[in-house]
Amino acid sequence: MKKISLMGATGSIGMQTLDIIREHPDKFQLVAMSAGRNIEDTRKIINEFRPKLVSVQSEEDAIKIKSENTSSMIVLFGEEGLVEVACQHDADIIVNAVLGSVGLYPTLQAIEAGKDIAIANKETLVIAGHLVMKAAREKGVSILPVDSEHSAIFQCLQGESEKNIEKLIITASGGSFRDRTREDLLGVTVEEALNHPNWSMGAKITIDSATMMNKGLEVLEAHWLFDIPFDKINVLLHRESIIHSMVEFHDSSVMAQLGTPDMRVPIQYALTFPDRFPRKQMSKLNLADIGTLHFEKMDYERFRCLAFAFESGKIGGSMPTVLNAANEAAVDLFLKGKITFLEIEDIIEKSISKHNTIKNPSLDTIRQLDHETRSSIYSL
Ligand SMILES: NC(=O)C1=CN([C@@H]2O[C@H](COP(=O)(O)OP(=O)(O)OC[C@H]3O[C@@H](n4cnc5c(N)ncnc54)[C@H](OP(=O)(O)O)[C@@H]3O)[C@@H](O)[C@H]2O)C=CC1
Ligand SMILES: CC(=O)[C@@H](O)[C@H](O)COP(=O)(O)O
Ligand SMILES: [Mn+2]
Repeated sequence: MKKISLMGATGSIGMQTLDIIREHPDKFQLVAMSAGRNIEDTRKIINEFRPKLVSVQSEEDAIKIKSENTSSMIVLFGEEGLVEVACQHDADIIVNAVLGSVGLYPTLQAIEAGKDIAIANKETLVIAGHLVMKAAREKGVSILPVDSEHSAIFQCLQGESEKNIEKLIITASGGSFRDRTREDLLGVTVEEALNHPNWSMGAKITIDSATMMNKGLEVLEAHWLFDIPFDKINVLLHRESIIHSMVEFHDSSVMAQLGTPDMRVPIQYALTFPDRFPRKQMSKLNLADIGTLHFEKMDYERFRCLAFAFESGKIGGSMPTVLNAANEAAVDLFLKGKITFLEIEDIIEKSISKHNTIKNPSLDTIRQLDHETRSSIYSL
């Protein structure tokens, strides 16, 4: 029985992780969970899975949840609560499915506590990949990718030596606006942007996918997870999201991982690695039905956020922290109807162009810069 501590249980990845636990009750147990503000779903998860430890975002919600449950269930809140979930002493593995840079500190604490981590929370690797991977190496902790592209690369690399990699080829669906020109983007609505062609995901990542920042964040995520320089990471437009990513080796052989677009596959793989469990409710890939797969060269002028991410990654140091914080704030403002879709790019461009990079930033520096960048955008 593998004991799981799940950060971000009420989100898209969190709920699909619960599907996996539900499907294999003899293999997995939920021992701890965190949520943000979705208290209704938190109650449902508690009733079904009976975790020993629950953390929510606010003290007020923690008091409510505590009053409704047995005294043996521990209920915490805020960052301290997240850290407790991340370090739950009973847990064999932590699933980090929280959204955004809030995931960084608990991740570092989990590593310090010697916990293996299945990581969906890509923003943590983007802003502090150097700290996370160094700490994981020193502690002998595994960082298992959940993001579909990184799971694909990880699967392609099994039995292979990283020294033989020629390049990584990360596939991108193109997002909700892939068939629109930049002029067509002028009046797009939040609702249109949230209409991803292939995947059902949380709101923020769906907008990131439409701006192509999601792919930019994934380039940085791949750089840290697989220790690969940016000039060996390529992005390829692939409309169907059937090939989840590829690895080209020096001998020109290319390995790919394929499957229907369903995040439960990479989530389960991270939980069972190096084993694989059968899936009962899975729609199988039928290539004869699909017939044709499409590929296109990436256009970096059309998708400027991807260019910003590559530039920030190559500059390194504190630049990716600013890129990410600006993106998180701008996407939030877009989702709230306060800025237009194209203003997301403008805000990010301004933030990174005025930032003076700090080399090898510490955790404190990263947290401070994250806070300052957001504050300056919200106060505009
Ligand atoms: N969805 C997907 O298919 C994929 C997602 N990812 C990555 O996984 C991560 C999660 O994405 P997704 O599941 O879509 O996001 P969601 O928005 O659906 O879920 C986010 C989760 O984080 C919680 N949360 C948000 N802010 C806070 C906070 N300040 N403190 C504590 N908890 C918080 C939310 O709580 P609540 O809802 O209760 O407020 C929710 O449980 C992201 O980094 C994303 O890029 C990667 C690949 C695919
Ligand atoms: C499911 C997943 O991993 C997402 O990150 C997905 O990749 C988004 O799709 P695109 O960014 O390719 O549109
Ligand atoms: Mn992805």
